[in-house]
Amino acid sequence: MRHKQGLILVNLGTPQSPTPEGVKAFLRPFLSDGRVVDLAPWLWRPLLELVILPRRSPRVARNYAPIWTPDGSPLLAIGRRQQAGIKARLLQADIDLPVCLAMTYGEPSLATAWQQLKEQGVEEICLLPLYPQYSSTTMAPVLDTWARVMRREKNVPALHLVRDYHLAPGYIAALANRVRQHWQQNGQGDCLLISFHGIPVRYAKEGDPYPAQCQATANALAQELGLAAEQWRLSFQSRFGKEPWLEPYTDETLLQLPASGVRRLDVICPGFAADCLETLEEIAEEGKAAFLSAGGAAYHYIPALNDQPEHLDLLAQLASQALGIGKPFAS
Ligand SMILES: C=CC1=C(C)c2cc3[nH]c(cc4nc(cc5[nH]c(cc1n2)c(C)c5CCC(=O)O)C(CCC(=O)O)=C4C)c(C)c3C=C
Ligand SMILES: [Fe+2]
Ligand SMILES: [Fe+2]
Repeated sequence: MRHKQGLILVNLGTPQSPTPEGVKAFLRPFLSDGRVVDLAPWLWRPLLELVILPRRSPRVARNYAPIWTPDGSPLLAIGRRQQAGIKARLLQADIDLPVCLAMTYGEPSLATAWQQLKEQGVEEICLLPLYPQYSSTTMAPVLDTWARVMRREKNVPALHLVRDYHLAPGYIAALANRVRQHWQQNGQGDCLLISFHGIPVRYAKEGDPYPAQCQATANALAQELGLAAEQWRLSFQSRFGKEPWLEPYTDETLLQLPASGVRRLDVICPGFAADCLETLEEIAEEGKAAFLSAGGAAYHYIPALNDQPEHLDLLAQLASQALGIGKPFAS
């Protein structure tokens, strides 16, 4: 007999309010995860509690305030639209699947999502982390958190996991169409900067395949767009702490590009399935100010795939393939 199936979309986590307390409540569990910051707990915990959280939370709260929406943080608001959109697209294909949204850290939690699905009789789950590129700092904690939720469970459901989709044809096509649409509306810049969230270099040396997957996505996107080598760049953003992260750094690249002849720049962040602080504030605002201050003439941030129909089709397709329902979706 076939089990009743359910889908959980998972993203990182986000504050409940753009206040120092809201940011602190989000950052504490996130930055306490040894997958994210792998320093010895005896050293890191006091540093986190006494220095990082008190200093960082008010500053980051000020950054969230201007991008906050009536439905909460952009990551949550867009996540809710993705959840509803995927549910609707699956229904159009005659697939009546319960769809939940959960965060690895904070609310809405994976525990709550599982409780809701369990109450509907679900015994087979697809976890779809909204990270196109695998990283030990993002995708692996989804599994850790899921395993903790399951420790309280007598009847553990079957599990299908979308580990990554960095080269899925529908993903590359959706990114390329997003860029083309942007060019049609705004004109094409001299260069396309393809910026991914960074991780410490050390994690990559210890086996995290994330940088190779970012490179593969960027190559495939540039190829799909027919860009020559000098028409695009790859960089890594959102550095945290003192140790070396993946290079080239986005902030340094933005300051260098005008001197190398790039006057008009387009920027896309393919690693973010939904716009959030790291794209709307760091790239669209801070990045623009940096590029223009270094002599750039025009700067355009190309929004994430968010709840674009093509993106919803892709996510619905990834989930249905993982669950073995496998009906093709138009894209
Ligand atoms: C401390 C180290 C961090 C690692 C490693 C890291 C990896 C990583 N993060 C994302 C996606 C997101 N990160 C977001 C916010 C964010 N990330 C870090 C730190 C690390 N991230 C911090 C401290 C923060 C909070 C903001 C800040 O204090 O600067 C978000 C946005 C959440 C939101 O509410 O908008 C996302 C999404 C990826 C993809 C990744 C590695 C591949
Ligand atoms: Fe991050
Ligand atoms: Fe940041």
